[in-house]
Formats: sequence, C-alpha cells, structure tokens
Amino acid sequence: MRKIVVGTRQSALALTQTGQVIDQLKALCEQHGIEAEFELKKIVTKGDRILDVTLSKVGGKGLFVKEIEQALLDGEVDLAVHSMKDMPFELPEGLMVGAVPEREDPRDCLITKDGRGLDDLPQGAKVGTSSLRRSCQLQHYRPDLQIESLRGNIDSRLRKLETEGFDAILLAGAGLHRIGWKDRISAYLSPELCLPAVGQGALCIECRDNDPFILDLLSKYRHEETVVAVAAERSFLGRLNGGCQVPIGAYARVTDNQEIILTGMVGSPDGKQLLKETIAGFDPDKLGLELAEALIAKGASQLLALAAE
Ligand SMILES: NCc1[nH]cc(CCC(=O)O)c1CC(=O)O
Repeated sequence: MRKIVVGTRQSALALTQTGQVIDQLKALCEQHGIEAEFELKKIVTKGDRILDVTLSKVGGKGLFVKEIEQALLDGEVDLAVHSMKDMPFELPEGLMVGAVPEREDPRDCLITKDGRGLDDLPQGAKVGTSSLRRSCQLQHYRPDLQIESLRGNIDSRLRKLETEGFDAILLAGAGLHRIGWKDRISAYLSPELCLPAVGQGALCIECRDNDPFILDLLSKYRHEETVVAVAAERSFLGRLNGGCQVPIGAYARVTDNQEIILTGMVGSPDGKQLLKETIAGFDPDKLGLELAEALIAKGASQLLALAAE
C-alpha cells in the first residue's frame, strides 16, 4: 500500500479543490486496482502570508507555489494541487506537471450587492479587484467605473463586498463553482469582454519527475483537451514573460476537429490601451509563440514594460 502525501495551500478554495482531486484519484485507484492511501499536508506560502499587499507590488512569480514545490523536492509531499493560473511558466529541475484535469468554467464573474449585471451598475460605481488584467478590460469597457484594490481569499473578498462599500467585485467563476457558491454570482463576463487569465479554471497536479508510481496514476487523470488548451495559453504567456501580475489574458478552446482557437490580450492597467488577437492552429506551443509575436509586433513589449514600472 503506497501512501501518497498531497500538498496544498490552506485557503477554503485550496482545501476544497484538493479534496475533490483526492476523491477523483481515489476513484481512479479503485477502478484500476491501484493500492494507495492519501494524506493531506497543508503548506503556508508566501502569497498567503502577505495577503494584504497588492500582488503586482510584491513581484516575483510563483508566490503561491514555491514552498509547496520545495516540499515536493524534499520528499515531504508526493504530489501538489495548484490552481493552474498561479503556476509560473518554468518549473524547478526535478518537478513536472503530472496531470491537468478537466477545466472548470474559465470565465470571470461579477458579484454585485443587489444582483444587477455590469451594464446596470450606476455611473462611477466602485468595483473591487486587484487584478490588472481585470481592471484593464473592465475600464476599457466602462471607463466610468472606479476600480479599487481588493485582495484576500475568496471568502474574505466576498465579505469585503459588504463591509468596504463596493458596488461589485470580480472573481473567477471556477473558484466559486468549486467551493459551492455559484448562487453568489450575479453575471458572467464573456471571454470577449474579459479574457480570462492564462490557465484560469484549470488545476495543475505537480509531482517529481522520478516517481513512476505517481506518474502512472496521474497519466490516467489528464484531460487531453484541457492539456492542449492550457499549453497554448502558457506558451503565449512564456514568450511574453508575464506572471499573474501584468495585464495579460489568454483563452484557448479546442474544436471538434482538434483545431485550437487561441485569443490573447495585453493592455495597460487603465484600459486605455488594449491589444487583442485571435489565431487558430494545431500545435499549441507554436500557436502560443505565434500569437505572442503578433502582439509584440503591435507593441505588447512596451505595454508590459509600462506595467512593470
Ligand atoms: N488569483 C488567485 C486565484 N487563483 C486561482 C483562483 C480560482 C480560479 C481558478 O482556479 O482559476 C483564484 C481566485 C480568483 O481569481 O478569483
């Protein structure tokens, strides 16, 4: 009987999604006659310790994953469950993405006090988000809105909607779906209006590259379409060298004949500039690079340099 120690952050969302992954892995073990037992190990990351500071000011990539990756490398945990959008482009030597399970809803959503949608928010309404990507696209669509910083875990952000005088806040739909709070969502923002973060809605199951037992189990857990879509989005991100802290968005979907349709955006935090482009093809890595080059040709590098100042 192999014991599998699973590393996770300890936010309500992280614990919920890790629990769901473990349940699905247990079902797979049963189905394939694999003998394993699972143990949860909660790990505090730098991103959890500095929840009150704007992430783009903290800088550094992988704020929510580094300590967990160290535990993997040290053999304290055998696999880790991360939100894909928190993953830096490059993984440390010795670790790999063992599986990407099926993606949840990738869209952002609006949570308003009284359930009204984006177009019904009053002139100058106060909207909470600390994501430069969200504020860029929202300001582009509604320059009148007053965007204010909002950090913290999903639960504390929802609380702040009530306590800090926001008319609305923006969150990823996937987190609310997983945690069972779908009914709090007032409206979904279409990817045309607000392109999601790279990997949003997907999970990343990370493991050591020299653990055949775990790799074999995880190979049964991967969802091919999600793997391909996320690969295209991350290739785009990698070429632009961006983390979660710059106004970059991308979303790929795979059609019935396996063609990938990839849209990417780069903008300025105030939404006055917004570059966007859609291309299609079959090779995810090539497609991501090609899309990045297309946006660089339109001036993406200058926009990203602006955001880093
Ligand atoms: N930036 C934090 C973060 N990382 C992953 C999710 C949940 C959504 C997902 O799994 O993509 C969230 C919360 C949010 O953006 O609302």
